[in-house]
Order: sequence, then structure tokens, then C-alpha cells
Amino acid sequence: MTPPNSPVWPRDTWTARPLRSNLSQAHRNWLTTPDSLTSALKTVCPRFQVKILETGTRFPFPDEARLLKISCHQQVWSREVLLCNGALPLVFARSILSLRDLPRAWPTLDARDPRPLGEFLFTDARIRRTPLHFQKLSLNHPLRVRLDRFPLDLPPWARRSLHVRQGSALLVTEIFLTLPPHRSDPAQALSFFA
Ligand SMILES: C=C(O[C@@H]1C=C(C(=O)O)C=C[C@H]1O)C(=O)O
Repeated sequence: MTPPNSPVWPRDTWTARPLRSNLSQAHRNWLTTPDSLTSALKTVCPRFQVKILETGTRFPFPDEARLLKISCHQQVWSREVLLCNGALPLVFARSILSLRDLPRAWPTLDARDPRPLGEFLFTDARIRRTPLHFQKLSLNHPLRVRLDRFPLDLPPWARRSLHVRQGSALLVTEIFLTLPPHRSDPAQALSFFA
């Protein structure tokens, strides 16, 4: 079921391995960065900051509702931000969580907290993260529509994973708008294309 008067929603084509596509090695490496994206960005962005775009309760997109096993008509806790280096937006990030889980499993989660979610998602031992999945967003994907207002100079690949705490899943989706400054750490040499 899709919300009333919604556009035609794209197929759900999330995959555990980005397909061979017009992806630069640098873009692939950033897309597959394990652990905290915030931590990785801070190593190359001297003026790293989170710009909160929107917080509140929203309807999930169909491919989000399917992953969270909820209805599209069930509102979720929602937070959308830009991860920036100074005034330059690097990553658009959208995090959603079923409202019924919020107080029990995520009692301290505050959508308006100016700190990056990554600062506690990767420090709380009770939170388990699922493997990253990827999708090249079609033009009519609702996330792509969200990006229309920002400069996008990369192929529109998104990554997402669940952060699970006490059985409740926070879905985090991220899209790189432009590549951060070059990283020289050996981790960047990682490639998931066997
Ligand atoms: C999950 C992380 O947190 C980042 C920060 C977010 C925020 O502050 O809303 C959202 C998604 C991530 O880009 C991370 O650092 O990996």
C-alpha cells in the first residue's frame, strides 16, 4: 500500500554490493566506508559540521517501510541532515525510526541534537549495525527528489543500514553529493570488487 496521492514509487533495488557502474574508486571507497561516516569525514574535513535540515514525524518511503516492516501509513521519527565541510554540503543523510519504538529502545534520541548521530551510534555497545546496502537512485525515487535542492556532482548512489538497539531499528540512509577531500589512509585502498 502506498500513501494517498503518492507518485509512482520506484522498484526496491537495494543490493549488498554496488553494481559495476560509473563509480570512481574514490566514490566507491567513501560509499563503502565501514564504521562511522562522521569519524571518517572528520579525518579529512577540518570544518566538519552537521546541518539539520528537517526533523519531526513523517511517512516512510515504501522501500523504507518494507525494510522496517511497517506500513507506509505509519508515521516515523525522522531526521534529515547535511554533513558539511564548512559551507560545503558533502552528504545528505536521512534517519528514520518507528515511533512505537522510540521511548522504549531509543530513550535519549533527540532529532534536534546538533551532534552527529554517529557520535553515539558507534559508541553504544548495545547498538548493532546491519551490513550496508546500496542503490543507484532512479530519478523518481523520493530520496532523489529530496536532493534536488542541493548541488549533486556524483552519480546518485545511496547507502543504507540499520542500527538496532533492543530489537528496534534506526534506518540510516546516506547519499554523497560531492567527494570529501582526498584520504590517504590505507583503509581507502579497500575495494569490495573482488
Ligand atoms: C550514522 C552516522 O551518523 C551520521 C550523522 C547523522 C546525523 O547526525 O543525523 C546521520 C547519518 C550519518 O551520516 C555515521 O556517522 O556513520
